[in-house]
Amino acid sequence: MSFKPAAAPSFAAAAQPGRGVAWVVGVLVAIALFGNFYVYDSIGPVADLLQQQRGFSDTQVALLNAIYSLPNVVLILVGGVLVDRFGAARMTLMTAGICALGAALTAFSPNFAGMAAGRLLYGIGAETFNIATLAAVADYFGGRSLALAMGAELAVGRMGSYGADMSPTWFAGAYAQGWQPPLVIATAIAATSFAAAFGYWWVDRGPRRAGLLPTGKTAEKFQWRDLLHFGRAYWYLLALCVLWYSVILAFRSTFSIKYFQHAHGLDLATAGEMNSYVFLAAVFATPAFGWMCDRLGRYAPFLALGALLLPVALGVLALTHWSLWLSTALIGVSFSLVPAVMWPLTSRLVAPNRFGTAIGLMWVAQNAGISGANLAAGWLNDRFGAGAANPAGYGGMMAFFGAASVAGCACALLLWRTAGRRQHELAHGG
Ligand SMILES: C[C@H](NC(=O)[C@@H](N)CCCCN)C(=O)O
Repeated sequence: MSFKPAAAPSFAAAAQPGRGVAWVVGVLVAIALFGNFYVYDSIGPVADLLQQQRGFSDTQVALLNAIYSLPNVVLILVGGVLVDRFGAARMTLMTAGICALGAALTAFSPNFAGMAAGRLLYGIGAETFNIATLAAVADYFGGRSLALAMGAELAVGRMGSYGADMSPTWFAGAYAQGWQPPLVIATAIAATSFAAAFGYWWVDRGPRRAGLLPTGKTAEKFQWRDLLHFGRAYWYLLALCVLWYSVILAFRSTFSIKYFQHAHGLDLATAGEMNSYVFLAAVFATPAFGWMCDRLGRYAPFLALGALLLPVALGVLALTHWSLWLSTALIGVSFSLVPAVMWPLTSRLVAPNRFGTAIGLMWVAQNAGISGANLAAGWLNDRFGAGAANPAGYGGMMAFFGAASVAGCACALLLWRTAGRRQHELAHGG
């Protein structure tokens, strides 16, 4: 199993946009990502308010995040192909616009159906947006510290997630007025993301016209049989991606704040802060881990370590009364390490003109997993009557997340055994 297909056109060897332009694009894409991640994580902090003020069940709260993922089970593959076909900049701009509209619909809808439609629209834009931004970084930083650059971009995105969790503290006045003002703030932040995407599209026109970036002409037509050419390591990576992200996003972005409030007795602001430290750790640790992987040329062992820390953290959280700081630190390292390794590794596994498609396929499965995990967790909580009066009712959800994260860890170990030995990683360009 090669970490870089022999036939892959080596983009690193070709002429590249200058460093200055790369940095400008990097900053604009980072701002756009910040806004996008903030909006994604804006539901968790209002979950309790939505239940108190609008009578939403846990299943309905779960649906607001699950519905983000549901359309992408099909659409993201198309999104990946569109990124390869029309270029990262155009797709970033278009999808950032769709996200802003979705955020506005969520905030201003008078009923659950309207809010769900808003989250659906946001999801339709956001996942293709995420692929386009990864492709943007690969376009401008491919061949020069790619893992570090991707880690840094993700770090700024995580600041958006951190901001969303801290919003009950930062915007206490808005939260005091109810569930809606916090979502209006999220809409304003989505508009900023759109403005940054516009700036990136504007700057990108020069290098793209100069032929320094992949064009739609080099994108190969999607063929189902191509999927058979991905090696076994890619499939282990895909399975890990599904299981790990399903747990981390359904837990951290939907239920953890509520869980901390009800099962660990924290108030909303403290629960949001506790959750936010995972994202804060990721802000610094993701680029640091990316840098480390670039330097050491090792990927799979770090991926396995990151995957292992998730079930350990969930076990500590659900089965012990140890400080919440410990589980938060463990999840923080996992949340930094796994993405820091996973996406650069994917870009090494496939040719540049197939990158969007390869990620699209991973995210098809990932989105099915995330929406399934959200709905399963919401259903388990409703089924066992989880809430402030019955914290033990969260046991089913925690057992479910624990089992899925153990399965993810097994995939990471299989990936390590299959293609992650030192000789494999060094032999293919480390
Ligand atoms: C880069 C990666 N993003 C994803 O995996 C997306 N499919 C889902 C992101 C949803 C939250 N922004 C990541 O965030 O690590």
